[in-house]
Amino acid sequence: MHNVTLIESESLEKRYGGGTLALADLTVSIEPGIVGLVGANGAGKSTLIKLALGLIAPTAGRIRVLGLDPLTEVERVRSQVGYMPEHDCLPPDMTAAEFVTHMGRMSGLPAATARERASETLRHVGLYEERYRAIGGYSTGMKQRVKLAQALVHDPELLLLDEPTNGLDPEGRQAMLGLVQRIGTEFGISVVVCSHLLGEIERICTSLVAIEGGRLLRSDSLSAMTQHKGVLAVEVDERVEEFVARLTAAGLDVREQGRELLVRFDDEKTYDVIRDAVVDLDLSLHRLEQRRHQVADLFRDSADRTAGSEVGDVQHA
Ligand SMILES: Nc1ncnc2c1ncn2[C@@H]1O[C@H](COP(=O)(O)OP(=O)(O)OP(=O)(O)O)[C@@H](O)[C@H]1O
Repeated sequence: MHNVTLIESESLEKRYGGGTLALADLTVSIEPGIVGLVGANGAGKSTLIKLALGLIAPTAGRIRVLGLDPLTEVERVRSQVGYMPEHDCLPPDMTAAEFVTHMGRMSGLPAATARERASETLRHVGLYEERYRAIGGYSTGMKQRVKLAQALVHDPELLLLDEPTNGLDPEGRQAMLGLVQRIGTEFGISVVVCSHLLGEIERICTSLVAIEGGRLLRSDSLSAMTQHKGVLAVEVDERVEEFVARLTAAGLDVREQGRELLVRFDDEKTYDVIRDAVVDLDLSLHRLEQRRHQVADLFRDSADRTAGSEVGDVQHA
């Protein structure tokens, strides 16, 4: 993989004709790897991808993809970036081989090379045997694979995938995620993959970028996100508010989740503070256990700190 920043934006804003502010003041730098772009439906993921491709123009700020300006360096962006759109855009009467060859030609490949690359790419996505059948007769899973193949045909440096597991059953989702992971690791192509399913996507990503309401919530590598020691799940049976106030006053980071309190665990002193509070308030402690820090918790933490925003709509697979 190359070391150039995949997508870089500065105070990026996109307001659509009807007045919807889809992205607001978004400054982010997405480094090479397999990057999950996560956020609830309507968060602005597709808008960011379309801006990166130059399909739409920002209303303020700037964006670069692989260091290129998508609005003025159109040809170079088209030859170096592959795009798999979210919705079905396939011609039902064409065969997969014809369509993928055509898309290769559109990205600048000579005819013979486009044909060869189309066969090769359809083999990679597991459609080699079926490549001379009309796409209209394909299952949803096969159509998703054709969309992936057309994005790969010109051997791009960067692949932008918009919800690639949409419409697939659990088995199909796993297969598609496996393919995406292989593209990133074996072919050395950087991938930015949009998803509203954080739990699903975090398994294959090297870093995550979370957006909510068009704003950046968090952007970090997976390893940095899971570096924290974890969280303690604590449960007491009464005077919960008093208990929370006491822990918070002692400097602990406490979040209520149903009957449980999730306390950020930094060092052994965290245990002491909890035990002292339990004794002083004469509470009975139902539970005190350490949990692995889940990526979803970290996003919720960020959301809590970002006034007025919630990442609660991001679903966990
Ligand atoms: N062409 C458009 N005209 C007007 N509003 C739009 C347009 N495209 C998107 N929007 C609005 O902009 C906001 C962001 O949409 P976007 O499609 O970028 O979100 P998303 O995170 O990709 O969600 P989804 O997965 O549902 O597409 C939404 O409120 C959406 O309704």
